[in-house]
Amino acid sequence: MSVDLILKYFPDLSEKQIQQFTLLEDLYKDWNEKINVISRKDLDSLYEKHVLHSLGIAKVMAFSPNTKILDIGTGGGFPGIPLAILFPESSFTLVDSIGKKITVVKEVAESLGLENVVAKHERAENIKEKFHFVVSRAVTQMPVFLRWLKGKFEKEQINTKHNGVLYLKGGDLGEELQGLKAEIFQLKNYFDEEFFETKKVVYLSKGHFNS
Ligand SMILES: C[S@@+](CC[C@H](N)C(=O)[O-])C[C@H]1O[C@@H](n2cnc3c(N)ncnc32)[C@H](O)[C@@H]1O
Repeated sequence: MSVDLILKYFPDLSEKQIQQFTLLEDLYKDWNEKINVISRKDLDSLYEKHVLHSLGIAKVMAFSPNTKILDIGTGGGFPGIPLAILFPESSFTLVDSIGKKITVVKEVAESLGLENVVAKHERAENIKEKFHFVVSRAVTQMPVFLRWLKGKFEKEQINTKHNGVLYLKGGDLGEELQGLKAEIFQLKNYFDEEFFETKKVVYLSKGHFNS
């Protein structure tokens, strides 16, 4: 599997973006040998399970220029790095509480020449800046996650959707989202691969969780 998979669903990429997406494979292979950020099994399907999955958020929301986005618990840079390649005019802050993961994110962003990425070794709870959107994948249960977001949103809306959270989730969401007005987007509606059969993007506008 290769960058062709990304082009299948995002055919309008610039040469620069194609080059950046192409570079990801070697960069993550190299870094993963030094610091394990992606399971060995998943590394073989990097473009499907990490890159395209991250870009599922882009199918739900095309960020306007100057949108500020926070990726909480980014690990090795997902979903933040693929989104930063796709939206070079938006700015991305990628945070993780584990320093060595942020080392990888910084190195990958620098190797790609991504000028719209800031990576911080910090717990989400301690981030003081404000953002239009918060993105995330596989970090914690939604009620805990939402508690971390207090005071983190900009007031002004510059996108087609109200500022809020776009969270990549799999499986059954019933209990976790009880009492919340979430909009759920099925990734199988955008991507044919079996991996996406149960995968979703959960959108919650900030007004719905009192932030
Ligand atoms: C399962 S990994 C997911 C990594 C990445 N989002 C992905 O999908 O590949 C969860 C990550 O969340 C980070 N994390 C957990 N609690 C956090 C917190 N309070 N603030 C920042 N990062 C946190 C962990 O260090 C870990 O790297």
